[in-house]
Amino acid sequence: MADSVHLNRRGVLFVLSSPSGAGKTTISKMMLQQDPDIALSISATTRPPRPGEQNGVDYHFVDVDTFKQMAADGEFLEWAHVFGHRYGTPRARVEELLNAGKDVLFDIDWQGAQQLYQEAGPDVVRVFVLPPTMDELERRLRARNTDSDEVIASRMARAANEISHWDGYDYVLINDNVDDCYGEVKAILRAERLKRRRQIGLIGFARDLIRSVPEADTTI
Ligand SMILES: Nc1nc2c(ncn2[C@@H]2O[C@H](COP(=O)(O)OP(=O)(O)O)[C@@H](O)[C@H]2O)c(=O)[nH]1
Ligand SMILES: Nc1ncnc2c1ncn2[C@@H]1O[C@H](COP(=O)(O)OP(=O)(O)O)[C@@H](O)[C@H]1O
Repeated sequence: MADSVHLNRRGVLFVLSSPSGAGKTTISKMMLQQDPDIALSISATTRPPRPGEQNGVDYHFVDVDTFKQMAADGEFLEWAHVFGHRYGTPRARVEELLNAGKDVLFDIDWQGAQQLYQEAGPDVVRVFVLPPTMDELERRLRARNTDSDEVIASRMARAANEISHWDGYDYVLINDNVDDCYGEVKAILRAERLKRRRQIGLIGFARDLIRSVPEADTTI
């Protein structure tokens, strides 16, 4: 039996965006737990940690001066103001992960998705997650039990604006049942990994297949 064939491929930069509370963190965690080939880009943020969030795991929690210095030093692939705080994607980790042959997951907003696309073009896959209804969105924000009424109100007020950017994405999913939605996300990632342009070794592999036939007619 022949050895199994393994072709290197270009990493996928997988962006998940949604209005706050629609479920992107839940879906991200499912992906990271179940798929060893994708790792999270850990953003830096000036917002305070929520209960249960760990520095260096969920975010790098930094003060405004540190964030500004990081931005001035070119440490971010992209950054943006969201909900009155700064959020940015550190470049170094993304490069390390891609060099190690991993795909990278980004939980970033539409501004980040746009900037990342400008930097990395077709390596980026942009997925937008919608809630089934706005009432359900608010229910989820309350059920999460992490934000004050005031913060929830401001997130709901921003939700319509966030949703209005849905058409800047490659895929738009409705997160009604979370397992169904996760299944859709997995299908997208699988298909994107299989895309021809990501299979770096494919040209040589196909050429060698053709050359291995002594009488091959390659003029057709
Ligand atoms: N542009 C950009 N957006 C980010 C980054 N990190 C997080 N965000 C977005 O900032 C928004 C607020 O995130 P967060 O405060 O964790 O609340 P969440 O909406 O409940 O996840 C979400 O839309 C995130 O996707 C980043 O590095 N860059
Ligand atoms: N399909 C779903 N049905 C019901 N609750 C959900 C669903 N998806 C996520 N949730 C819950 O909604 C809340 C907000 O989800 P979260 O993943 O934190 O959203 P986001 O990261 O988009 O702000 C969490 O308490 C989560 O458990």
